[in-house]
Amino acid sequence: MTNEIVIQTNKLTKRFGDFVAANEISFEVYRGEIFGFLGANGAGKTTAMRMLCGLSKPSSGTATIAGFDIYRQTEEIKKNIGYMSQKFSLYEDLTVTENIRFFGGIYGLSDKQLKEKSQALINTLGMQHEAKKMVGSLPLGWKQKLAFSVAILHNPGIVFLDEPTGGVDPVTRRQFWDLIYDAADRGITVFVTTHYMDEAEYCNRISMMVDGEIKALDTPAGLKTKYSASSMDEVFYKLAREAKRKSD
Ligand SMILES: Nc1ncnc2c1ncn2[C@@H]1O[C@H](COP(=O)(O)OP(=O)(O)OP(=O)(O)O)[C@@H](O)[C@H]1O
Repeated sequence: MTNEIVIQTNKLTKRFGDFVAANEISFEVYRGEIFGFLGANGAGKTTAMRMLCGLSKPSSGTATIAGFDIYRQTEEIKKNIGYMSQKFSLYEDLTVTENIRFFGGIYGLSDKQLKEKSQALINTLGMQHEAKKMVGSLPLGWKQKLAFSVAILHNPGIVFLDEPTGGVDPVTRRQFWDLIYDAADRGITVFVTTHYMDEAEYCNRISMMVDGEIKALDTPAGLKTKYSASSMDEVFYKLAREAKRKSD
């Protein structure tokens, strides 16, 4: 992690009619940092992340992502980030190799780069025997590792992960996080939402969102001290129980 700021937001706000989904969010994230974005269901995490990825226009406030303005430079932002969501990431009816080449192509890699990178990736993930299998036939943990690797194939400055490890056990999650650490070591900033508190412990810093606002932001150790809690579970519980907003 360095002290170079790659995400900066200032009073970023999103309203849907009278409802304020994200309210005056301000924070910074550094190059190579693993930044956890936590909050109960409906807290406003996805709303905020969509604005940061240039997918949704803020109602007010400012932000820069990799130095680009989220109002005016959304195309540049999209080129400089990777994105993986639990809901959609890979095509189940394409093989492992086809998925890598398809998404690599979208990210603008040349045929030569695609060939080299797809082989290297398959080797790194130990998926030599699965390369020609449909992604739909793979275990969920493998799909998630592949989806993450594809999301950073073009070596983006920042990768956004929206609940990337939903539905798998702690050991599989831990393996996924080894890939996250590798990426962060290479200078890729990781912005991750999760509901798993074991994963929260793996982050450099965590922001906790409650009812559209950032209520706390610190290292896991700092948060535990501040809230006199022995675990991140306890910190989360103490903050989330203040929430008035009900999840959908
Ligand atoms: N397009 C929209 N129109 C109206 N309200 C919306 C819209 N999108 C989100 N909301 C509301 O904004 C609030 C925040 O939703 P958001 O999806 O950002 O929460 P979240 O923290 O990501 O929750 P989850 O963990 O369940 O994904 C919710 O109350 C949701 O109903």
